[in-house]
Formats: sequence, C-alpha cells, structure tokens
Amino acid sequence: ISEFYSSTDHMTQLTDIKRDLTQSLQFCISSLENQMVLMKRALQDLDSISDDTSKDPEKLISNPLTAYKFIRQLRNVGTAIEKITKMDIVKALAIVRLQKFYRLEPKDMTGLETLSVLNPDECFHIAVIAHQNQQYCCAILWIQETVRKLHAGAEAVVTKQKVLNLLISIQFQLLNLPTALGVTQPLLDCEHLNWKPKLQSAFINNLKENIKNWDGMQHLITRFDMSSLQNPWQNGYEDLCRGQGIKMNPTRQKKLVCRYKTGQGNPQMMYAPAKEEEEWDEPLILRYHDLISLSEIDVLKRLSRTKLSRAKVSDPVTGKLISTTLRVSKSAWLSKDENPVVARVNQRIADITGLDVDTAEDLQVANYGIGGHYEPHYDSMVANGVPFTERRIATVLVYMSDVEVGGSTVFPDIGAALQPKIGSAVIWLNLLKNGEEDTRTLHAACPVFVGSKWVANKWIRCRGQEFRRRCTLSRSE
Ligand SMILES: O=C(O)CCC(=O)C(=O)O
Ligand SMILES: [Fe+2]
Repeated sequence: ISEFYSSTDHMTQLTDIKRDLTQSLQFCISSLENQMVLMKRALQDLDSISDDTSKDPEKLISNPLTAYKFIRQLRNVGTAIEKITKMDIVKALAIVRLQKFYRLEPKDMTGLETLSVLNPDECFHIAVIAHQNQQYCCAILWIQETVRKLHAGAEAVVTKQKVLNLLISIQFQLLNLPTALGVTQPLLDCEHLNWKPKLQSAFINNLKENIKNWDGMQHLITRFDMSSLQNPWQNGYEDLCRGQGIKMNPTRQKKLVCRYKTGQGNPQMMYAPAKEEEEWDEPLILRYHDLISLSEIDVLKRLSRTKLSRAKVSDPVTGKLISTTLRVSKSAWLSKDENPVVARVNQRIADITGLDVDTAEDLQVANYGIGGHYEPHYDSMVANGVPFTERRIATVLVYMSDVEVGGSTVFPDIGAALQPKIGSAVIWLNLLKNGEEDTRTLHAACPVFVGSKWVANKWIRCRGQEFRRRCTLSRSE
C-alpha cells in the first residue's frame, strides 16, 4: 500500500482495482446465491429419495437410470462438485452405450422401473452428453423423450429454446436437409458484409418461428430405426450379448455332459468332487459349479474393495498399461499371502485344472458397474511378445455375482455366450498344443445392464506346466 501513496498515477490504479474487486465480489455473491438455490433444491431432491435409498441401496445403484438420477442429485449438493460432475457424465455415457448396445429407446429404459423415470432436465442432460460424444442418434432419442415429457406437463428448468437449439445443431450435423434448410433459408437473404449479427438474428428468428409452432415440432423430430445404430465390425459380439446368434445346434448340444470330477488320485477331489459341466465343445469350455462359497466371495470382495482401481489394458504399440473405454471396470490384485481364503481359492483352481498355479499371476478381482464391459480380446499375451513361458496357457474366470441383465462373457468367433452364475467358474485354454494362440478364444464381457458384476480372474502361465500339459509340434495333438 505504501508504494501506491508515492504517486497519483498509482492512486488512480487503486480505484481501478476497487472497481474490479467490487465486480468480482458481486459476481461471486450472485454465483454463490445461485449455488445456494441449487443446493437447497438438491437437498429437497435428496430428502425425497432418501427413503428408497436406505431401504435398498443395492437396488438403487443397480439400475442405470436410478443410479444416474441419484448421482445427478448428489452432484448438486456442492461438495466435491468436480469429481461428482465427472461421475454423472460417465453415467450418462454408460446409458448411451447401453442404449446403442442393446438397441433400446429411452422409453424402453425408463419402463424398466417405475421409480426410475427421469425428469425432462435429466433426459436433456443425457441428450447433451450424447451429442458431445457424437452419438447423434441417441441424442435425438433423448430429445424426443424430453419433448414427450415437457408436453406431458412435467416441470423443468430446460427451455424449449434450448431443446430446439440442440435439435437444430444435430440436424445440421446429421445433414438432415429438410430441417436444416428450414433454418438456413433466412441466411440466404443476408447481403451485408456485417454478416455475423445477421446470421445470429436469422437463426434466432427461425428459432422463434419454431417455438411458435412448438406443437407442430413433435412431428419434425424424426423417428430413428434402431438397427442403424449397429456398429458393423462389432457384429456378433453385440448380438451374442443380446442372446442372439449362439452357434450351437441341438445335435452338438446333446453331447455336452455334466459329471462329478474326482481328480486323478487327488485326495482333496475325492472327498469333495467338483461339479463339472461342459459349456462348449470346440474349444472345450468347462464350468465348475459352487467352486467358491458365498462367505469366501464376501472375503474376496472385502479384500479388494479398498484396492479397486480403474482396470487397464496394455497398449499394443508401447506395451504400457493404459485405461481405455475398451475396458470399463475396476480391478484389484490379491496375493495368496494376504488372506487364507485367497490361498484356498488358488489351491482349488490347482486341484480342478491339474495345473501348477505357483507360477500363475495373482488373483485379479474385477467389478463392473452399469455399462461396464470389456471389448473382444485374447488373454494369451501372445501378441504382446512375452516369452513363451510367461504366456497365459489357461484362463479361470470365477463369477462372484449373478447379473440381473447383461454382463455375459461371449466368444464372438465360436458364437458362445456364458451367463454369470454366482460361485461358479469357467475355464478354457488360450493356447493350442504347439503354443500358438487359439484364435477361437477371442472373448468379451458384455455391458452390465442391470446389476453389479463381480468376477475373479486367474491366469495360469506356461511355466510349470511342462510335464502337466506337454507341448507338441502340431496344433492339436
Ligand atoms: O468379465 C468377464 O466376463 C470376462 C473378463 C475378461 O475377459 C478379462 O478380464 O480378461
Ligand atoms: Fe479376458
């Protein structure tokens, strides 16, 4: 301050500073007041859902729409705004992914549960997120839903202008000429050099026209054929997730059997035979029922909860672990020294496979939320260029939950789909007898639609199996 006294010029600067400070304070106060209003409203919203939440929290978060709504409401409370804002975008994106995947319209989704009906603002928010992610068809479907709700008289903050604005920009991006031209026509009349305000006013006039004809607008909002949402190179994978395209004829199916497996002289297996079921013949995929108990599952979940972090995949170019939308789940590694239950599960896997698990990777527990998935991939690590001994000869996938809807493990190449069943484990070999990758083992985890999916992976390596599963020079024998 003493520095400012030394010249009048600096004093005038002080008045500028005073003005700036006043303006910023006013701005802060008004935005805080706005936030207060939002927070009070959110509090009311939270109060109105608290009964359902405390009654059955799992149920609330296991439905894509109620989970999304819940997170939206939490976001408004104001604490950790940034973190929670990201979460509700992630949830909105998950809804868009599910919708594309299972070819659903918003009304099919909102019909899932009467509780979960979204308000027009929430529908519009999903439309905005879909638009930002270039999912134009989904965005239009959510605009339709917003319009439907506004027409039904639902209360909303979103204005008709906003909805139309978004619709028009999507129509442009989709090159939907009839609608797009309706907006651009007035622009052709602009002759003056000063084009920007003209352009804006033409746009706004057109918007006003549209708003006048709001009731007629519904017909302008075209209906979309959901089959156009299909992504051609994911064909088969998506079908299998929807329960279509399973390639198993009755003659083959009849040959699949169940048996009690007593092991080759393994005393553990003689006392407690494993319930083995053939899920698939070529290549062989086996399922072991009741491989782990509910209480063991509880322990594994508890051990991983504190450690769960976003699952990564290895970058095919650099080999580094990266997080991508190809794999959306959280995972944690559990070592056998951590808890006797981990060691016990490892031992049971050794017993049923007859393979050496001392050389295997730690147990990897994974949890998929709604929309969580893993796109088609191989587990073998052959493509990652790891030495032969480190390749994953076998995968043991333990299901630690049932999944209400979605979440199957599918094999697009062979047309197989495996349903998660709590306590059971499925097993397949990723390598042929000569050590090459068995390309039929390409597999994926379908997006979870309703529920939460828990699995544990045990990847068994080649090292240690030299005398248990001998190599050959040919592919099969
Ligand atoms: O969760 C599933 O169904 C499959 C998971 C999987 O393939 C993996 O983690 O490598
Ligand atoms: Fe896998």
